Amino acid sequence: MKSLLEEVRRVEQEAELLIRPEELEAALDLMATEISHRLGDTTPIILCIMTGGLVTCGKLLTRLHFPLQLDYLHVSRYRNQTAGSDDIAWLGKRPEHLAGRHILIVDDILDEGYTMQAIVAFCRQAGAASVSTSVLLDKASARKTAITPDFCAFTIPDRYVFGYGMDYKSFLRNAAGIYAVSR
Ligand SMILES: O=P(O)(O)OC[C@H]1O[C@H](OP(=O)(O)OP(=O)(O)O)[C@H](O)[C@@H]1O
Ligand SMILES: Nc1nc2[nH]cnc2c(=O)[nH]1
Repeated sequence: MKSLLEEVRRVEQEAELLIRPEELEAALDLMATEISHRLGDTTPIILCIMTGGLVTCGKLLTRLHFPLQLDYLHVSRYRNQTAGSDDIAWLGKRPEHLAGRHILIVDDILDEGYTMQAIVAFCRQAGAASVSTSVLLDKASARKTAITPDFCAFTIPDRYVFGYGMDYKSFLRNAAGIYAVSR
């Protein structure tokens, strides 16, 4: 643990700030307006993807002023590492009562796309009336699947990022901006 903490401190010190907190807040305002226009009369279920989606989803929720319900799904493909594994671990309970409902999936980042692809498939199999996807960050140049987000705040370069819910080896989720790990 001691050497991991030393590594985390070094990564934090050497990281490059990509997006400032006030830019994130402004972008969430815009994203919330767009979501409200498109989904505001559908009484959607907002599906927060834990753990990384926690901050984005929480900050988005308080900007949505229409009837909605909140649920969550806990999946992990990176398992607190900086590269994804071949399989997605489904942790905890899976949401029920999705049949016939409009679903908005909210996550922090769309990278290679395998995680979102699997969650969209799960919602469709559960009989959702529609499935929309919303991410704070789109690492479009790293994509290995055909998925594109319906709502997205920023497109970022192919760098490993942390902050605003996103981790570096399970730490630094509490950083207020978006930081890229130094190369
Ligand atoms: O597009 P992909 O390459 O599949 O990666 C995107 C996923 O990776 C992260 O989750 P992670 O597995 O790290 O779990 P976490 O949310 O607990 O950090 C992130 O929160 C997305 O859900
Ligand atoms: N923390 C973090 N998780 C990810 N999951 C997929 N890409 C990333 C990334 O750049 N940072």
